[in-house]
Amino acid sequence: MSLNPFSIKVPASSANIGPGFDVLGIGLNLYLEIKVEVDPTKDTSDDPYNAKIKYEGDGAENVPLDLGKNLVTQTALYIMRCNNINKFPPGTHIHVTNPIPLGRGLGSSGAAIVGGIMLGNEIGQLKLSKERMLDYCLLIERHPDNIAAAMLGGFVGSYLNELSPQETQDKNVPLETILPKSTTPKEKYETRPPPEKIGQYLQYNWNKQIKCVAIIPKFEVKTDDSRAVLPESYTRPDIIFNLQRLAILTTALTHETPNNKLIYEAMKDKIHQPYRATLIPGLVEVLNCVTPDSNPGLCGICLSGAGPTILCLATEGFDDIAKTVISIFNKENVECSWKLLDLAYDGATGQGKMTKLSDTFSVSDLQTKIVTEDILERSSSRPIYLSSVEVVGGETFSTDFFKKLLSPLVENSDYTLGELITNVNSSYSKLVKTDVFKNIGVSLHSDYASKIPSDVKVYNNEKSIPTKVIFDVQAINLNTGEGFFTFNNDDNLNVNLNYLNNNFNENAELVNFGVNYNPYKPNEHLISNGKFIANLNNPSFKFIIDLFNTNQNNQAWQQNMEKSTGGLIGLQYVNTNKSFALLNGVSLAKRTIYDIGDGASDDLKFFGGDYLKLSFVNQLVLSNLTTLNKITNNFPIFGYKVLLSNEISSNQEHENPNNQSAFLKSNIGLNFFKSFWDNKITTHFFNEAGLIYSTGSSKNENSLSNIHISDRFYLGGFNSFRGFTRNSVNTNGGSQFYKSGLTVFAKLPSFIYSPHKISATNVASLEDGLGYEANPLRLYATGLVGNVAENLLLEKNNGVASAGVGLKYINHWANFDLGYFISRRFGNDLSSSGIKDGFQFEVSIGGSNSSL
Ligand SMILES: Nc1ncnc2c1ncn2[C@@H]1O[C@H](COP(=O)(O)OP(=O)(O)OP(=O)(O)O)[C@@H](O)[C@H]1O
Ligand SMILES: N[C@@H](CCO)C(=O)O
Repeated sequence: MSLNPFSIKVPASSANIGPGFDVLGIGLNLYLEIKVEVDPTKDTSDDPYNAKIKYEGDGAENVPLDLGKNLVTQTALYIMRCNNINKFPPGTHIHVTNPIPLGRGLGSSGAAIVGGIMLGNEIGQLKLSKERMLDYCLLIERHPDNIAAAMLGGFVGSYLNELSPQETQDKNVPLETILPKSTTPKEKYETRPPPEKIGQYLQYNWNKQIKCVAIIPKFEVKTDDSRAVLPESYTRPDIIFNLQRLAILTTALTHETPNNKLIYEAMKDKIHQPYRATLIPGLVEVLNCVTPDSNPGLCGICLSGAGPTILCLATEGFDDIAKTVISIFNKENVECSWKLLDLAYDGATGQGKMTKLSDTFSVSDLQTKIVTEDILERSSSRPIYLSSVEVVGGETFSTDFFKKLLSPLVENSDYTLGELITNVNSSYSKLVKTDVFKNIGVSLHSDYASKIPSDVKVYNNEKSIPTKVIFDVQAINLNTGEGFFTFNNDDNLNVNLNYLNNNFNENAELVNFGVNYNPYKPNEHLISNGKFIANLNNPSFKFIIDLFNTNQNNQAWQQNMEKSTGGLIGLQYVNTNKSFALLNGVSLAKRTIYDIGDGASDDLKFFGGDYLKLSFVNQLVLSNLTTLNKITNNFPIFGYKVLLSNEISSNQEHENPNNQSAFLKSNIGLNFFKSFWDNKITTHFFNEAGLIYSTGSSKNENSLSNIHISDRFYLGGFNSFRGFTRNSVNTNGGSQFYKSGLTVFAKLPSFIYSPHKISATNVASLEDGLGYEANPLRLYATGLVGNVAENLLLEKNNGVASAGVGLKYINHWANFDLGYFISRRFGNDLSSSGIKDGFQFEVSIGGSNSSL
């Protein structure tokens, strides 16, 4: 997919508005514009970040054009780095046009930062919401007033949330790690995304008769310098003075007929303006002498942001107001220019290939979209008559399915714009959570063709606007099948077949059947499973039925056969971004061990026959992974995955119901991935541990013997502990285990293997999962230690360790892994039983249509 061309527009802003120091801001219709073109024929490879920047407008002589020093690109590189992207695509040309005067109190830095974050968001196709992008902005400009107004537009109030001590620490990392200086060591560059929800923002209404006169003195005051003159603490009367005015001001500016004197008084301040007067000659006289009496039409006057610009809010007499202020500054030998500005109601916007509104939108985004249709006004109390809700592209799903998701939106037709947007938002998020749509767009349209019934409410004497809501949806591939043949030197041949229907009943219910078949010793088995998942009323909650049937021939290593049949019924909660899933359920299984050979262990003989197992199961998955290939999700390169499973079980022998035991089993898996140097090196740290606590059995004193042979933990073999044969670390299994290790993957040096360079034409194949990054070849070195025992603390000297080096090929239709391993037992048991070091390999070939 080509990214070019796209553009971003970010408004100037005025912060504080008198008493709202670091709290209030307004977006102003003077726009920083960033145009981006990605044209690989225009070579940019001599730039370390692959891009060229051109700048025109205010400060053109001084603004650096070095990507690592320019505020816009430094900011873009920060958000890209946090999302594992270190460079712009080859051939990136960035053209910045900036009419916002620098360092004058009109939010030039806020606009540059918001623009940079939106640029990085688009280049990385991160699809972040405006609220999430503001978290990134807040790590750079640490007061929210300018950036919130620039991002969201209009008249905005904000506060910073109280964060946990860890989040506070993460938020306050030194600025030079976020926007590195030339002296910042590379390893100090910040790569962690910021904490979530640092700030809270609210857009107020604004009386549109009130315009902004900005009088701009011809000298700069750096925000840092202007903050340095402020005191550390204030007296109670000064704080109360500001709070009282703040409470009045936000509403006074919305009144239908502005009360000039009230606004003038409410815009006074004792927190910052008096102290900044030392940096701005004439400020005290300007603030005291320009009043609604001296200048009719003036509503209020204050210092804009950190100064030196003066912001006058006025309904008329703009020229006179500007002249009066300028004449006072002239007496101090300060020249000025001035501008008449309106509010920028839309905030920061993107055009061209910018992330589609439909992919990520917030209420404010949607409002922005609505106002583009001029008949639909912005005011959230505007009455709306909802004439219809249409879903385009959802034909394969039933009407009942949509009714459920679009409730309560469709149950009412009499709304205010604010209420309508809240309900549209709720339906949108339900549609997202069903997990069956690739894209969901939503738009509101005036529908004057429809008749408004006479009983529809009228608010503030305003007539309702007939409006229809259109959801534009595109389903994922609803029927997928996959088949893989895997061969390794442990398990021989293994066949995996899977079929999944994601729209059972035309209700976005999922039905999945699969078999795993291995006809070869020592692991002959046929495992079949079927799964059904239904979305409940709120699709964050899923109802799950998961059934299985297995037949295993363990004669070769345990001298027995085993079959089991059972299933689980459960309820799962999945959060919207799928980084958190919690499953609780009840499972019932019948297990039979038969054809037990004479040589089988006593432990195994004890569990001969039929056993019934009843469990309460609980599983928690926390994950946030970035993968090389977004579609097939193969090879995580960054992030973490934590898996915790618990079960409380009882095993009861069928023949002898008195023979039963209960146990509690927990195991946790932790995985961390981190890549360095443009993904040349990826480290994977993994840790697993488990524990079974048994209550004892009526028949056997030995605690391990109370735990059914199939419930125990085992280690060994290709997938669990390389360098050992299957389940060989402790052939009887154990009630405790741990495994811990680190693998370092490295790209092959380019003189051995050098995949073709990404160009504009194959950026597309990279995106669709077929590009060269999707077919990575990696060298790896790994080391792991672990053990399984009845009681690890008592047997702490025992354990196993292995280390290996190898080559891995990772693709969505073929994988191979060839490694050389050296394995040892340590502690009391130095035997070589179960050790299988030397060369090991696994090849897997297959196909799936899941990425279509
Ligand atoms: N478009 C831009 N490109 C590159 N750098 C910029 C851009 N806009 C602002 N800057 C940087 O930000 C600095 C100005 O930031 P500063 O916070 O001091 O003032 P301001 O944002 O204009 O005013 P205020 O924060 O009071 O509204 C400039 O000197 C420049 O270094
Ligand atoms: N609230 C900030 C705005 C300028 O960035 C200040 O007055 O310092």
